[in-house]
Amino acid sequence: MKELRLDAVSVGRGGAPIVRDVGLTVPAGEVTVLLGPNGAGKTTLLEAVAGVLPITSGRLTGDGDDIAGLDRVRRARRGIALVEQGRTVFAQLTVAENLRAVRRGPAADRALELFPELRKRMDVRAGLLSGGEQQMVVLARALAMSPSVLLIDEMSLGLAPVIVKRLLPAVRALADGGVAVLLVEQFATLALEIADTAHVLAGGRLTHSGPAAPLRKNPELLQAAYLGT
Ligand SMILES: Nc1ncnc2c1ncn2[C@@H]1O[C@H](COP(=O)(O)OP(=O)(O)OP(=O)(O)O)[C@@H](O)[C@H]1O
Repeated sequence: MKELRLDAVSVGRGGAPIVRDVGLTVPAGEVTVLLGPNGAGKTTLLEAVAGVLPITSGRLTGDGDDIAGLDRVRRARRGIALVEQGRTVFAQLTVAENLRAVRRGPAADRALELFPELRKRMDVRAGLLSGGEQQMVVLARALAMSPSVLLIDEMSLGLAPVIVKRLLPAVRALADGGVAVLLVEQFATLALEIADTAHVLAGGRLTHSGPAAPLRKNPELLQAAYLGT
């Protein structure tokens, strides 16, 4: 898939509207960052793209084809991978088993090239790794599926900025390799450093969309978007 596209997408939870009228594109080879305050609806939007939640209106397309009608498994087969919030490693399995649980072969090996430090940890139980290493396993596992669209939900939750600074360049490298990345990230400044395009979601609506560079240089602009002004 070369481009994921949302047109006027709305999503609800339990009948309550959460995300309204969101339009954005996620092109291959780019990092598109989705920023916004807690409770803005970022997770809700990613889950709707991955097929965890249905959209209530709007259009969701991949290279022009409707994907809103596909269930989660079919979307995964179309190349859409979701890295969920909260570092979901199989704690009792070793790093090698965590990766093999998804797929063996060249894609899994390539995933490891991104995080060479994991090679020394292959026989360690994933539950014993540091938070940053666990997040590397989660990312490597998603990559082993060779996704064309990667949706990443707050991978830095609970991690120190120094570790986030190690992980984000790997995300950039993935995009440079041709993946379309949609990144939800609480460390806005760090995320903007690797992003091409930025969207800010506040109160369920997009309050800013544009290239990442101006937001990087102008924190007031970012702040205004967070406040929805
Ligand atoms: N399972 C759920 N059932 C009902 N409402 C929910 C559920 N999960 C989240 N919400 C509500 O949906 C709204 C959006 O939440 P969401 O998690 O999508 O926001 P977010 O921008 O990802 O925030 P955060 O950064 O805190 O994760 C919030 O008001 C939240 O209370």
